Amino acid sequence: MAEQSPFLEAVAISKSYGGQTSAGLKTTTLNIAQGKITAIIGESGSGKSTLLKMLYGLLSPDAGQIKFKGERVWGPEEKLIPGHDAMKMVTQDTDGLNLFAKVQDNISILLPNTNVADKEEKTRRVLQQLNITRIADKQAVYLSGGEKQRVAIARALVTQPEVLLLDEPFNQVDTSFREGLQQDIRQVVKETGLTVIMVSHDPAEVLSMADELIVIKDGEILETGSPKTLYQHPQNLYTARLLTNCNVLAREEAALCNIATNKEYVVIYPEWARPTGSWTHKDWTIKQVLFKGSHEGLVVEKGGVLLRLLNDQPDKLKEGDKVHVKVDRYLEF
Ligand SMILES: Nc1ncnc2c1ncn2[C@@H]1O[C@H](COP(=O)(O)OP(=O)(O)OP(=O)(O)O)[C@@H](O)[C@H]1O
Repeated sequence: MAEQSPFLEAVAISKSYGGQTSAGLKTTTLNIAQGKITAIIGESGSGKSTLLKMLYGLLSPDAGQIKFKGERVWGPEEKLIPGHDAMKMVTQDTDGLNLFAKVQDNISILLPNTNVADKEEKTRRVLQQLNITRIADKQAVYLSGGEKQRVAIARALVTQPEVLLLDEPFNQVDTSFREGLQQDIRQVVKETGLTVIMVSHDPAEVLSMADELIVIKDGEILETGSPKTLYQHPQNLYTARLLTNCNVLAREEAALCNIATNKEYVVIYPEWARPTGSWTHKDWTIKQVLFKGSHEGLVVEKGGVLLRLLNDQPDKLKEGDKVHVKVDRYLEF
């Protein structure tokens, strides 16, 4: 039996801007899994958007090829309307909306008039999927930022693309709205088999939304894996820092936590260490107690070293208290 082509792949692609060898993307090969959410994460300027634009065909690689189901994805100079027809991209920018048209018309206008019943049905379905049926008759000018973002995604999905590319589209949206939208997109992926590739700066977002992460540093893929694997067992300090606000201690600072290492750094996630007030040897001082709702954030200090911890038994400790700190787990780099 003939081997099936990968769904979407980058084969040894690279891109440099204006002859600068440092900016852009170094030689990269990767596969994007069909029907999954893949998140590209990395520091600002690491090359995330460059990769996303090349996957979509908005930017041509200097070398190598992007292939969608075995066929080369054409670059912007080769197509009248840049971007692969089976893909749609949504950014923070919702400028494509006609502010004076109703939400449903903003969506249905993207479908051909050849089959009116089909057009209505597809519009109805996408309004439902994005939870915006109740604002279908509202003029876009009256929408909140979050609603506009939902409409932008509905517009991208109504033509039933196989791939949805999201370049930080939730940035302008507040946290509660954001979580709802993330859940709805996950549901669409589950129901329709849509493939999503997203770029995000928000660790909580990529951890809860993505099936697969691609970590980019200085234009190179550093590591890939599931959110759980990369969170629990990152191979690089860079990855740990992207995914969590962790404590990074130099070797001599780690010794203060009774950790002996021959590596350069020790990383302790806040949830991996806890105060134990009952111990006799209380050598850490609580510097700050931060109310976080269901739990408390603590900042403790010893010998000039500060550690951030999570305390799931709030209201027991106060600033100035002495505690013993028990470190359950740490990583070495
Ligand atoms: N059109 C361009 N001309 C010149 N340099 C560019 C261009 N686009 C991007 N770059 C440079 O290429 C590098 C990667 O940019 P890219 O936008 O892909 O990074 P990013 O990881 O998406 O960053 P951010 O998170 O800040 O959006 C950066 O150094 C950027 O300044």
